[in-house]
Amino acid sequence: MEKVAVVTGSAEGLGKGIAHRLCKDGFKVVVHDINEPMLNQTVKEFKEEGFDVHGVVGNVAKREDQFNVVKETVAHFGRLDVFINNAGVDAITPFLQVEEEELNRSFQINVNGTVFGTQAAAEQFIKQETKGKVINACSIAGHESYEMLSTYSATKHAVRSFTHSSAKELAKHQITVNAYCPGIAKTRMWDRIDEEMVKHSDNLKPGEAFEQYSSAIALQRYQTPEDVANLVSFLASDDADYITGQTILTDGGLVYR
Ligand SMILES: NC(=O)c1ccc[n+]([C@@H]2O[C@H](COP(=O)([O-])OP(=O)(O)OC[C@H]3O[C@@H](n4cnc5c(N)ncnc54)[C@H](O)[C@@H]3O)[C@@H](O)[C@H]2O)c1
Ligand SMILES: CC(=O)[C@H](C)O
Repeated sequence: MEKVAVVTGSAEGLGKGIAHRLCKDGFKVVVHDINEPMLNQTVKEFKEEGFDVHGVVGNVAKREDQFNVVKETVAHFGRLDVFINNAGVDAITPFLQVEEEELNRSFQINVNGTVFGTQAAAEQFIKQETKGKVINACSIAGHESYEMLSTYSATKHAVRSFTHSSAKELAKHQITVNAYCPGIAKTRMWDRIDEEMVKHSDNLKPGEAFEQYSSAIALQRYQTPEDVANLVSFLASDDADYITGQTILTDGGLVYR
């Protein structure tokens, strides 16, 4: 029986890399995103490669959208086995200038979205009476707190905490909850982080913030979506059945915990 996975925020970036890898691993995959044109393009590309995918538009910050993506998944593929709370947004602001709007948007997407996604997936796993896996996007910023990234780091610390507590509560249903914690990956998220860090600095030129952060990586290269997908592929597999409540760093040697 082919397993079914949902990857939120998978029209581009790390989510797209994860969705692609799960397709190669033999999953039927729901590709999900708030950006409909980009989602349609990604679904088209995956179908051209012969993968069994279905696109669902949604905003993870809305509880009803998160329950809807599970409903549509079951309507289309008949079941759900793995739910990946990947969608997330950055926020780059000096701490003294952080405003209510940034806090609300970041927490609504990164934290509320993860909570709603986990609730929706767990409800379906319990209804199916099957084991299930929830896998969350955390970050090095869920283990370490960075300057200019105070709001973002706080959201990722919250994701780490919810990974622990939901894992404890859901274990009796044979549902595992884990998280991947990437380091510095060159997606559009880091293009924006670099751009904003340069704006707020007197001496950084475009590309230099990314270079500075990347230069601290022990393995001496920045991360690719494939690096992240390698860990997620394992966490989504039966080989990870006995692992729960873990927030695993994949950062090339940057944060040591
Ligand atoms: N890029 C990195 O270096 C890095 C490092 C650590 C953790 N992460 C985390 O990995 C995840 C993916 O990051 P990325 O670099 O691919 O980001 P990205 O910005 O490149 O891509 C994010 C995707 O999520 C979608 N999205 C944004 N808000 C959404 C919403 N409300 N509902 C549904 N979809 C939404 C976007 O349209 C986009 O397709 C995020 O949670 C991020 O915090 C990234
Ligand atoms: C974007 C992210 O989570 C780290 C700081 O690279």
